[in-house]
Amino acid sequence: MFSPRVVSLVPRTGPRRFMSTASKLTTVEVNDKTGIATLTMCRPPVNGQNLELLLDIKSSIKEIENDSSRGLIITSASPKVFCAGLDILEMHKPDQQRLRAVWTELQNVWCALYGISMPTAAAINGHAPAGGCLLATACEYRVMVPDCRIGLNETQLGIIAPKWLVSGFLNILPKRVAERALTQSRLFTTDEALQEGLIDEIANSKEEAVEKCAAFIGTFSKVNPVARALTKLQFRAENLRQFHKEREQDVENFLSLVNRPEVQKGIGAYLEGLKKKKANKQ
Ligand SMILES: CCCCCCCCCCC/C=C/C(=O)SCCNC(=O)CCNC(=O)[C@H](O)C(C)(C)COP(=O)(O)OP(=O)(O)OC[C@H]1O[C@@H](n2cnc3c(N)ncnc32)[C@H](O)[C@@H]1OP(=O)(O)O
Repeated sequence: MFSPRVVSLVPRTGPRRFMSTASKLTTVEVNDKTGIATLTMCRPPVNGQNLELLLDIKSSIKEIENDSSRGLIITSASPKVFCAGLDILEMHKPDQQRLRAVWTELQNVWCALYGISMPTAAAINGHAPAGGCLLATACEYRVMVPDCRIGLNETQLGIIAPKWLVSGFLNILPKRVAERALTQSRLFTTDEALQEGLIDEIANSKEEAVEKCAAFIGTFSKVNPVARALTKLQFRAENLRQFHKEREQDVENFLSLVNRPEVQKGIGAYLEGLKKKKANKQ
């Protein structure tokens, strides 16, 4: 199911690149000058988080952590979408074992990204609903391109985002704004996201977004890295502790919720809506 990773190191002059995985659902490139690693999600068309993509993201994060990079930037190879969230096909008429694995791996990815000690930033080069927003809000800094949307729209699908999934969102937004956004399934435009503080900057292109993320990470160059890391983790420890306490029950909650007939009906209708949208475009 998940093949062992092939790591190929290219010369240490100029940017160093290692292709993360044999399946190439993510790539990792480390800039030799800055020591910053860029993790790019490459599952066309929309980086739908299926089991394989989630496993790949997790492995890439661990690889970056073990390589002691100076920072991590997450972005997407898709021109219009950062990440469309969970692959809805994984939740529709699901294989139970796979569904369990998908949710467990989403938890693992969040935990790895939210809890990593090095500086992190998201270059959000396209739409970032649901699981896409989860990745972005697990990072410390967000730069987004214009005319896109970001937010947690789970209620639209009849599902409820659990506490750990909302914690990154709550780190950034005032509770009142977060509550309203979640209950309304609000997807913020780039401008609204900046205004509310959900993102930190706007960039005109993916390249500029990556540069701005690198500049943010660069601001820590004169800060003691151990003190920085411990301070970050101190801020995040309570959310992580709560998550670990509840993670097994959370998997059971997810399975029972997704398997409910009315939720299956809702997910089916949502998928139909996405297909109709495509038909209308043609
Ligand atoms: C306390 C209780 C605890 C209970 C526990 C339960 C908790 C559950 C919480 C679940 C948390 C996470 C949930 C999710 O992530 S659900 C996924 C939500 N994602 C979305 O709603 C996004 C849907 N997609 C879009 O809005 C658009 O596609 C998008 C804006 C991303 C891009 O638009 P664009 O116009 O560029 O592209 P298309 O819409 O034409 O899409 C292209 C093709 O991609 C398919 N697609 C899109 N999104 C998904 C997806 N998420 N999964 C699978 N497939 C997707 C789309 O159908 C098109 O396919 P075709 O080309 O084949 O038609």
